[in-house]
Amino acid sequence: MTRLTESVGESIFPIANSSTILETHALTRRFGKTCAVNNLNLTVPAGEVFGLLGPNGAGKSTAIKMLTTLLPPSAGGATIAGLDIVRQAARVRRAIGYVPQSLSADGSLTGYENLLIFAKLYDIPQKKRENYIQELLNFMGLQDAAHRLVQQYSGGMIRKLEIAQAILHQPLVLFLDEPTVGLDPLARSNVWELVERLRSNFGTTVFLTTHFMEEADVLCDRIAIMHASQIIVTGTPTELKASLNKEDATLDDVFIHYTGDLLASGANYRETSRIRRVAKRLG
Ligand SMILES: Nc1ncnc2c1ncn2[C@@H]1O[C@H](COP(=O)(O)OP(=O)(O)OP(=O)(O)O)[C@@H](O)[C@H]1O
Repeated sequence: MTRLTESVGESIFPIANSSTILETHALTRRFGKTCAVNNLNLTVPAGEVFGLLGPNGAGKSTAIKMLTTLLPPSAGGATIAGLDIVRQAARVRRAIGYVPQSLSADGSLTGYENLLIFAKLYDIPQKKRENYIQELLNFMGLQDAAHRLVQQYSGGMIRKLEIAQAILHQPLVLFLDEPTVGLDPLARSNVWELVERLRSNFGTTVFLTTHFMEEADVLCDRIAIMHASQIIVTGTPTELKASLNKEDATLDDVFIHYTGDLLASGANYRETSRIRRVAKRLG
């Protein structure tokens, strides 16, 4: 694999260089007659926080599942760190971290035990495991809760643990699917601060989806708005707001402008039920 990282003092994290780290070429996924992602063309430079926004059912999760090698494309393709997501899927998985919407931490284990399992899964040498885990627990502010069962954690703590699990192997790109859904405002701003620190301290590229426009505005260097399986517009939050030619335009205005009537384009029963389940377990 092309080496895009270098050590930062004693840190376990990589620093990525400024070249393109993620690229999609007409990436497409169909489910029967439904085209969930249609002809997606994206370029993400290393170190960027990139936000994929869109109403329920727009195709964001399907795009992330393809990029994380969990779902094969129907057509087109993508590379991450120069690696093909289909032909070099195993190597792509070593280069990325993924925090799905659904629960990825085991409530019947402690935070430490969850991290230990991931350290073993990622083949982190036994000698290094303890250091890596302790460093991450400190970075996340979870050191005092390390030996408590995760079922006693708050939603915000679970999210932090899930992010810790996903970055234990020092990924170049971290995928976060709706990282703050179901969290209260304080926990949400803790996650925002964490993403900022990941980027600014370690240069981790972050690819996230969110429904929260404020979150996208605060966190993302660039945003793509997706609607009905296609990218409608891409730009920095400032560029997108300026594109409306409206004084004091917000990202909410931008979202409504490009995706139309939110109520009409909202989730169907299955999607609404899934989102509420996620919100409930983190809430
Ligand atoms: N496994 C599947 N089988 C059939 N259709 C699917 C499947 N997964 C997703 N879809 C459909 O593909 C479209 C895009 O779904 P997707 O979950 O990617 O959207 P999303 O933008 O992530 O929505 P949300 O914000 O609700 O997570 C929807 O019409 C959805 O019903």
